[in-house]
Amino acid sequence: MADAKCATGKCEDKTITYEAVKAIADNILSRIKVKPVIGIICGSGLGSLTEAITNAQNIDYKDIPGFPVSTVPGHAGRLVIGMLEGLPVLAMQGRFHYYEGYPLVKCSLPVRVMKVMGIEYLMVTNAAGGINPTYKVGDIMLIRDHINFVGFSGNSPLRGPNDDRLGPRFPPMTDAYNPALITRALSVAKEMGIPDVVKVGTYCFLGGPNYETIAECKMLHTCGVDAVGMSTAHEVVVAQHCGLKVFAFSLITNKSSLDYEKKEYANHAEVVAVGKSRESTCRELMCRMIKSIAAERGSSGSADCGCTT
Ligand SMILES: O=P(O)(O)O[C@H]1O[C@H](CO)[C@@H](O)[C@H]1O
Ligand SMILES: Nc1nc2[nH]cnc2c(=O)[nH]1
Repeated sequence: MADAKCATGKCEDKTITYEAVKAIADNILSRIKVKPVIGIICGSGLGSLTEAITNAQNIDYKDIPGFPVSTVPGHAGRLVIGMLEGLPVLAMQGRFHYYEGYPLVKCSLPVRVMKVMGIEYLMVTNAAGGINPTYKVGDIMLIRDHINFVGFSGNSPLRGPNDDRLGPRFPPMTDAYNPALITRALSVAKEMGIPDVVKVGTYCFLGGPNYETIAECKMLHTCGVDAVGMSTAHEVVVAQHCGLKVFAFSLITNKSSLDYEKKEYANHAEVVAVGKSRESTCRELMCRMIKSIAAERGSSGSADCGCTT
């Protein structure tokens, strides 16, 4: 079993070869009973999105050679594989963040592993601070686009030699968040009776791990950012590079301060607690989206959503 390692031994960003990605994909496939078509990444406090998965098999990240391990509270660090709304899925309970010390190529390695396993759709969730002053804690923002501040200076998971088997050298990022899936999610929000809670907006990826200053929040607001976090964009860049269809949403776990008279003090315990308090709504949205994809593909979704608590 090959470990994930630098192709040349000289790459600052530790380029991970196609062969190393394939070895991880084959290792997982050899241990599971279904061939997943949907990949799910659970954000901070949102690990229970996996609770609706039936016939679940769990694999701890530490038991997958070459896979990183989770170090952040609220990220359990395991794969959950099974059936959801009639489709085989692979969910990550725990993602990898740049601030944990991993290079971006390693943070987003699981997305490439999903692609090589045959997965077609990626559903990404995260906890984020609400920069848009109209957003409330507990709102769900469907991500229409992102601003990848970490990537502006070339810190990209795509940096280094490009292997065309994983995607093109210069991928476009237009429609990286599948517009049809966003439209469908807005209909789903109406069906669920939560159209006021569900927004559509722009996510901004900052490196963290500190939360933002008030001046930074004011700048992000001016730049058109609606929600800010420390994840997702690098995963979506890789997903778009390798041709996965992406649906993503942010749970607004805290409001960002735009005013020195109204200071907010973000903290991770609160972020995780808000995630837990909104888990059933987030899970239902996710399940209904998967059910609609199952229907489109002609797979037999269960008669009712079965995800409500
Ligand atoms: O993006 P997720 O993993 O949901 O987590 C968000 O919450 C943490 C900060 O509280 C950061 O890791 C930020 O990115
Ligand atoms: N950067 C950042 N990440 C978050 N994750 C959850 N809330 C926040 C926030 O306010 N800022």
